[in-house]
Amino acid sequence: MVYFLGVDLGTSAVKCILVDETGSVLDSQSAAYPLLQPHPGWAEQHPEDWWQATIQAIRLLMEQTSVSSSDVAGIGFSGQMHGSVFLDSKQEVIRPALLWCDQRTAEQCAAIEAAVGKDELGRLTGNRSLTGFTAPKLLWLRQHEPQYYARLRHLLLPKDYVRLRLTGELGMDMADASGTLLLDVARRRWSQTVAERLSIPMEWLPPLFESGQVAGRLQPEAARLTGLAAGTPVVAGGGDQACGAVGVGVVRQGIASVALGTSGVVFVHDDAYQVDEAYRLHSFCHGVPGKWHRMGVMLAAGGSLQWWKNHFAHEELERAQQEGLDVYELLTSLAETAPLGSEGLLFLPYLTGERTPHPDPKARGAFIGLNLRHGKAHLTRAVLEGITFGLRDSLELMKESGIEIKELRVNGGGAKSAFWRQLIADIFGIPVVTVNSTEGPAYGAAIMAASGVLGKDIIDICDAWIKEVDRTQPRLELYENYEAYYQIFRSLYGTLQTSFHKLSDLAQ
Ligand SMILES: Nc1ncnc2c1ncn2[C@@H]1O[C@H](COP(=O)(O)OP(=O)(O)O)[C@@H](O)[C@H]1O
Ligand SMILES: O=C(CO)[C@@H](O)[C@H](O)COP(=O)(O)O
Repeated sequence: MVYFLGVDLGTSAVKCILVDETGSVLDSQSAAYPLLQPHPGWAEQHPEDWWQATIQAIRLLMEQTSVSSSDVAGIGFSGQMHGSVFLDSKQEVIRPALLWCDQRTAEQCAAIEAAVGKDELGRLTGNRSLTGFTAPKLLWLRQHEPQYYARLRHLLLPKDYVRLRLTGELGMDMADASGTLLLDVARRRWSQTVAERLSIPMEWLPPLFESGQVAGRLQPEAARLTGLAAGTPVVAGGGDQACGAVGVGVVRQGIASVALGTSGVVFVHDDAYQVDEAYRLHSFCHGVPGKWHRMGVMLAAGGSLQWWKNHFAHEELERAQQEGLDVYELLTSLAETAPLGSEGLLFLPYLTGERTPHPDPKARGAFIGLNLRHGKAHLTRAVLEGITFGLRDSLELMKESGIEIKELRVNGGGAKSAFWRQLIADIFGIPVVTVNSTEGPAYGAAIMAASGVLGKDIIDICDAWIKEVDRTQPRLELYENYEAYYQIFRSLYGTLQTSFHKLSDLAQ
């Protein structure tokens, strides 16, 4: 039996899994690292922390499973997208990476649209200039830290840095590269025009690969540190959204995935390159070679629930600790005790600004409609409903683009909750399917490794490994009841936008 290692470099932790050649997961291990927030709206991490955590998690996984290193046939990577790893001529890290949820680059986004032209940028890259994307981070470095910019020679995304440490090779996959704003997404190659207009040297950009292509082999030192075998092939892998979608089998049109991680994403596969009118949805290369996808990204989905847990769930946190329970399960059970619509209460989940459908770093969160009857259960339910309404905004954009969705597959931490899966089915009016693979992006990364090493099509591996295990049907009456709440939710951002901006400026 041979095994494939899937590594998902998330925002809060790295998760590593070992999968056998029939698709069964042997074990998983994870290791966490801190998120640095040196100023309001900034989000950074030390690439060295990712490296140390990855070594630790792989080592532990190899020890716990007792799998022989020579039986690990390949390694695949998934990773948080858009983060900027700035390397000098010796491939050493210049400063901490700016992450996907960092909001400091509004000025640079405007500068990019002015330099390239908004329509031209959309035509060349398939996307708008958004604060989370990578190119604006480069411009920020040039403007604010010229001493570091002068040393810059290589640009990588988070997982590509860890792959570099393992293999000594620079590289990036098309799916993740799509989020840099430097890729010609339609043609799957770097956009020389965009790079030239932004004065970014093309030689700073790494070689591009399809997700299942072998991008390097494990070096002896990395093998010693991880407990793996030198020479093990490492495939390029993908951004975590493409890997998460592959991991639940979203490799054909008609099926969408909803990712409930720190961010929240509604994702559809496209057989051909497609863009939404005004680029309101992201158009990216998929992890399936020669295919694309569109997605809407909410910045604080699970992140909003995590905020609620950290600040307002002291009793649940204490109980979870004492009784060995999952604090999120306690919170979702509490939410279930409140009625639909949280008795007239809505939550806006724009805690770190927003991307889809409101690309606005100054958007803010809110509870609207509070009255004296509302208690913790109502507020907790409103948080979950508000996140789900926000995700429905992306679904509506997809419907407007003529995309037909018959089934949703949920992944990410929030997918564990049966209550949340039912909420999605009821608010979206579409069946939610759970599949046997619950490991999300790490599983997609393992599929990509198997594809590269065994020379098999990613779609064929998905068909062989991924099976439906549960189907949550939407309840029509509840869908109709939620509709009235959703229409009010939809109107609130526009009503509050000016106040959000003023409050955000006051808090700088
Ligand atoms: N049992 C659960 N019920 C509901 N939500 C959960 C549960 N477990 C985790 N979550 C949500 O999932 C989020 C973490 O998801 P994960 O996919 O691990 O995130 P990331 O990859 O961004 O680090 C948490 O912030 C929380 O909101
Ligand atoms: O910015 C995006 C996608 O465009 C995020 O999806 C990040 O890739 C990180 O997501 P998590 O998995 O940590 O929620």
